[in-house]
Amino acid sequence: MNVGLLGLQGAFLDHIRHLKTLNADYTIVRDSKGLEKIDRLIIPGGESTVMMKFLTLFHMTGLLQKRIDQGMPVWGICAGSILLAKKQDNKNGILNALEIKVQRNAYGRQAASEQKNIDIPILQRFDFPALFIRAPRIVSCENRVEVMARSDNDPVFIRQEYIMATTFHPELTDDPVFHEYFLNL
Ligand SMILES: NC(=O)CC[C@H](N)C(=O)O
Repeated sequence: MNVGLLGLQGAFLDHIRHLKTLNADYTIVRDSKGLEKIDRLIIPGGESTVMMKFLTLFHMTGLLQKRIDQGMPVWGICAGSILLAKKQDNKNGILNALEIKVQRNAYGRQAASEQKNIDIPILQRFDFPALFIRAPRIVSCENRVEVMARSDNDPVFIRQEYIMATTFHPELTDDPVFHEYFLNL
């Protein structure tokens, strides 16, 4: 299995140690050719506006949408979940893959970033240290979306069949459990 790490911008390198722990092969994806070689893709946290510009500049958006439509598993982290969303702040989303509406930077500025301990029964993790860094809020989810974990009642880990999203950054903890879950999607 070849896991793609979208490497246009943001926190993609932090995933590598977890993939290594799980003995998964990975490729850093920076163009359409890279998108063709992978079996699944991690869209990292970072700055969604910048990633969106690069996806457009490198003519990757259409192919990425197509691969997702055809069933390639994807995990969006924070900015990645914004890119995957169908609606973002009342506009149409970029990849239009996840049936959610998100509000960017809904919890405040960088300084308001924080760790919250959350329960994730499906992963058998309780009081998991979830790191929120200028996270989006998932404002609404349509029927196909399963909420796997919440923080203060907001969905923060969701899954829609083979697409998952976390509005926090599991790659910044030492626990590879989210990566393991993603590899089994
Ligand atoms: N940690 C993150 O990915 C931050 C997301 C960023 N605030 C955005 O709107 O794209």
